[in-house]
Amino acid sequence: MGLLVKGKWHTDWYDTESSDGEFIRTDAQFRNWITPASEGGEFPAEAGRYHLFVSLACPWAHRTLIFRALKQLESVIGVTVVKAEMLDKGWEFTEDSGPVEGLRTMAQLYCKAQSDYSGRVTVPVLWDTKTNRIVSNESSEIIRMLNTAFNALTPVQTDYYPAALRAEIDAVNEWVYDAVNNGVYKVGFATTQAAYERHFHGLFDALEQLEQRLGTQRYLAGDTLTEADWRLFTTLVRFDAVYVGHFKCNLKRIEDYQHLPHYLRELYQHPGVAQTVNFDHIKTHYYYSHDTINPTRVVPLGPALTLDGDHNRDQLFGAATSGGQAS
Ligand SMILES: N[C@@H](CCC(=O)N[C@@H](CS)C(=O)NCC(=O)O)C(=O)O
Repeated sequence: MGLLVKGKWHTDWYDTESSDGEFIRTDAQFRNWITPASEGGEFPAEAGRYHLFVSLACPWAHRTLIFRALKQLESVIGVTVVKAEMLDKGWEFTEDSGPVEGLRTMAQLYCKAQSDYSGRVTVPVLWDTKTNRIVSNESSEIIRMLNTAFNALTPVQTDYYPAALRAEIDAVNEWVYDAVNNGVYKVGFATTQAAYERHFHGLFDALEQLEQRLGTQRYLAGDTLTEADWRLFTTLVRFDAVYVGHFKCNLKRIEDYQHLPHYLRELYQHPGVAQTVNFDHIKTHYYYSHDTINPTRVVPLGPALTLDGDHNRDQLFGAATSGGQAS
């Protein structure tokens, strides 16, 4: 774990001393947008031009892989997967660093885009092979681009952020991000009892609300599967395998709820999605990389998961609708 200061790598764990034991996530710095080719713009959607750098362990990067699969953009946007563990050099490549050859670390990729970059070196990164620039390193914005900007290059026109549901999706995203997606990190990276307890209660209150909501409606924004569900999914699918143990989020497992496990199984079994989930990378990354939390680096073998098992969502809610139609 480390960060770049004016293009130089510094080995540093998150500083929680200046924030009373709280983990505070910093904002992503590359925030450009890909637009449909018909609209012009600095980054027009083109086949083969853009490339994703991801970790299969990372829930934020996972969102982008899911959208690439849902929108069948595999032949339009390439992917490079970094090593599971993140140690002193940060994210490292296997022998394959993708379209920018010869790189050993993600920090080198950031420096190639901006030689004096200061900040954390995070995944996912959406890279422009034409200009050697980072289009975006913010997953919530990358999935919006994948949702619509490449529609001329894919047969899948499903819209996971349909205009009619945007207010609802935005509202759900806001509290799910704070209490659940980022919530598990605030619990797991807390270095004081008080900070841990505060976020622990916030997380499990939110899971209870989600449990209630998903007991009366099929998806987070009603009967339509949307972006909000995929954003929640990447945290839920990691929960029993790593957050319960490694991050001490252990009031309940997802498996212990009535509705959440069925909802999770339905999303996991959605065409193309299971192939984006890699528990070897997920468990190895968390248990191996955070040596302040797990200094022995022993990676647990369990738990046995039931993601392929039956779910009752069709029985409860009838046939599913996937996203809205693109306008
Ligand atoms: N806001 C970013 C967050 C990405 C992020 O924090 N990724 C983590 C991996 S799960 C990372 O790369 N951390 C490295 C670090 O903070 O140094 C997004 O959603 O894309």
